[in-house]
Amino acid sequence: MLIRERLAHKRPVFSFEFFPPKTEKGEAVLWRSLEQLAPLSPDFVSVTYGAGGSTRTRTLDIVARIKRELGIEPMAHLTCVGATRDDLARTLDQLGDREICNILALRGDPPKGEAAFVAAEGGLRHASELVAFIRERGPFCIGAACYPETHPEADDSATDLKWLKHKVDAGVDFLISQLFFDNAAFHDFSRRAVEAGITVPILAGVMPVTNFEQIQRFTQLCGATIPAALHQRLQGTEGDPQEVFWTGVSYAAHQCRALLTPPVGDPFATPRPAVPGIHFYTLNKSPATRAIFEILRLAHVAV
Ligand SMILES: NC(=O)C1=CN([C@@H]2O[C@H](COP(=O)(O)OP(=O)(O)OC[C@H]3O[C@@H](n4cnc5c(N)ncnc54)[C@H](O)[C@@H]3O)[C@@H](O)[C@H]2O)C=CC1
Ligand SMILES: Nc1nc(=O)c2c([nH]1)NC[C@@H]1CN(c3ccc(C(=O)N[C@@H](CCC(=O)O)C(=O)O)cc3)CN21
Repeated sequence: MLIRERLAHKRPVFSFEFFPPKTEKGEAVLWRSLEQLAPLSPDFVSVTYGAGGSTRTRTLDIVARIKRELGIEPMAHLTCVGATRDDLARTLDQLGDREICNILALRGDPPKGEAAFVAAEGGLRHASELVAFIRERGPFCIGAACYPETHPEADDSATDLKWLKHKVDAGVDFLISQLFFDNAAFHDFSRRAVEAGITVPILAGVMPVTNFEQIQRFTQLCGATIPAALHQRLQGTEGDPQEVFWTGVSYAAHQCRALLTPPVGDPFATPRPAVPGIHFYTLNKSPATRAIFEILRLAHVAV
């Protein structure tokens, strides 16, 4: 199933993101989480593509096994990091051989310890180049990333949006947003994207906070803001993991409910449509995402 076709017939879509584990224990955790999340019938699940050579074939193996054994539609992430055009062409052949037809095309983060992204010799510089490269090589459905609060390397939000339009025009079928905690930032970005002529669906990227220190580190890196109200609540948990978990879950559930059911009937409110879908960054764990689905179902939000 091509994700763009699912988006044409069913909205909202729901998807879960996983990463290839580095240890055998991590491997067991991933498959247990996948089994526990499968009953929520996600429209697709995605697997990230690590910077290290070893996790690359793992992405391929994991997506193939998800398709074969769980019958869930997978999406493989693919990045330009450390890869020549020949490497990328080979990976695309391998994906084609395994009948994996959905790809998230990314430039990729600089390897750990390096500040800036440097294109590999004979490789690609921007995600837009990867999108065009994939388009030439097969009937893939292509997703790409976007940044409601602007990519940290971009000079300003207008420049970032200009390059996003350029990337979408290279052949992107849908976008997945960087994680965010402020729905207003996402709605504002979606509106600006439409005004810039971007018409593909933009899925909202949501990550339930389960560890305060970790999320502070990551949001600093990726440029997402933690709203004062959430920050205060998390500070109040004083490192109690159960309290952090329920704070993160309630916040994300509330965020999803608002994204899926925009208020109606207020003639003064800026109109904003319901999001076309939500992509959950699971970090290979299942309890938070399962709890959010339970809450949304109890609140009669269609998931
Ligand atoms: N592994 C994952 O699941 C995800 C990873 N990311 C990471 O976020 C980072 C960015 O990746 P992408 O968004 O795919 O990269 P991108 O190439 O679309 O954009 C990266 C930066 O370059 C600028 N840019 C884009 N095209 C340009 C052009 N033609 N000329 C000049 N500047 C241009 C953008 O404004 C942005 O600041 C990476 O570090 C990526 O790995 C983001 C989301 C998900
Ligand atoms: N720039 C960027 N790179 C990414 O790889 C990426 C994004 N953005 N945004 C969307 C998702 C979110 N991703 C994330 C988000 C958080 C952690 C994180 O906090 N990792 C923990 C370790 C997690 C674990 O092993 O349990 C850490 O402490 O860094 C990692 C990847 C991966 N994706």
